[in-house]
Amino acid sequence: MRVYIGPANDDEIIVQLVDPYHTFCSSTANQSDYHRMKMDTLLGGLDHLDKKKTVWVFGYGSLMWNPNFNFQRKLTGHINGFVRRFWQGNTTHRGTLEKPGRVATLAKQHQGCVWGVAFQMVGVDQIREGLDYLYTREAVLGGYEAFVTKFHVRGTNDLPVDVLVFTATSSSHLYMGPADTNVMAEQIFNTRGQAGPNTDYVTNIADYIRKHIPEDNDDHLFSLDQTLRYLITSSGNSSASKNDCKVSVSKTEQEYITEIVKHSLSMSKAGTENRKKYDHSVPSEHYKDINVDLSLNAKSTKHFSLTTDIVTTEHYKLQTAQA
Ligand SMILES: N[C@@H](CCC(=O)N[C@@H](CS)C(=O)NCC(=O)O)C(=O)O
Repeated sequence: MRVYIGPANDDEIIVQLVDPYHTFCSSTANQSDYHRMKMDTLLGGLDHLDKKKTVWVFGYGSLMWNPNFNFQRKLTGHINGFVRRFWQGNTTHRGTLEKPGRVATLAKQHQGCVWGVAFQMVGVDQIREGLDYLYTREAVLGGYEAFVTKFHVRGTNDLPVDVLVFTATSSSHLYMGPADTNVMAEQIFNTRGQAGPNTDYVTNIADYIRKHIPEDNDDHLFSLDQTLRYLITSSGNSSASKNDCKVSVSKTEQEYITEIVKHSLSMSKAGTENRKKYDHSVPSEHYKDINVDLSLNAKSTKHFSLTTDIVTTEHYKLQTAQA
């Protein structure tokens, strides 16, 4: 096991865990021993550092809205070469052994980009406390691994910062891998863990990104979020998540939209791609107008987006019988 602590570059520590995870785990030692050893070695390597040193940690999932460790400051920005994917299983915070949840991890992708938040810990005490917490939360409980990459701060041309990132690959015993959005949404909608519904986990990330990082157009995240909000609305199960749909479509609008969808379905008998823009004002005590943008395709899934005068635009995915 070797931990490389690079030269004190601009008062930052360049900490690289160079031990290849998979070679260690192929041995008889179990994973928590491995993580403890990694963390001890990493922290042990920090002892000689003076108080000025800092370590940056990048959050792209729950760390963004729930870091739960002490830090000096935080910056918004992105890392390159990856994409955010809900492919890591979870049996503690957001799932159980019987019904694992899905949480965010990173998948390598050429020219990929993941937006998030970098948290700066300063001084050996804050670093030790923070990394000890993160290794338990992320590595031991979450099955994540740490690596170092470059973080590009939003709105500056400064040199990128070296950040510690926690991610999970197929080498994790909790890894669930890719699945159709509807399949993932059903899995997520139907499980909860010690930290609450798995649905909240996804909608909290989507809400955070919409509010704080509008540059991030993560289709994987937002299509999952939209499908989950549709499940919440259509099941009327407000207990599934404390973040029920921000836009509750009243009966009037629901009937109205149903009429539009029926009309559109009748028009899509040819089954060809048929995009219709319906601009209608629907007087309602809640909304001044509703724009329903229907894109119909032969795959029997109908999308329509509901834009109201309220902040968010909600997209609904309507599964219908073969038109
Ligand atoms: N490493 C990712 C994901 C971290 C994450 O979401 N971890 C989960 C699973 S262990 C967690 O801590 N969840 C807390 C919660 O669900 O409230 C990040 O940088 O944000």
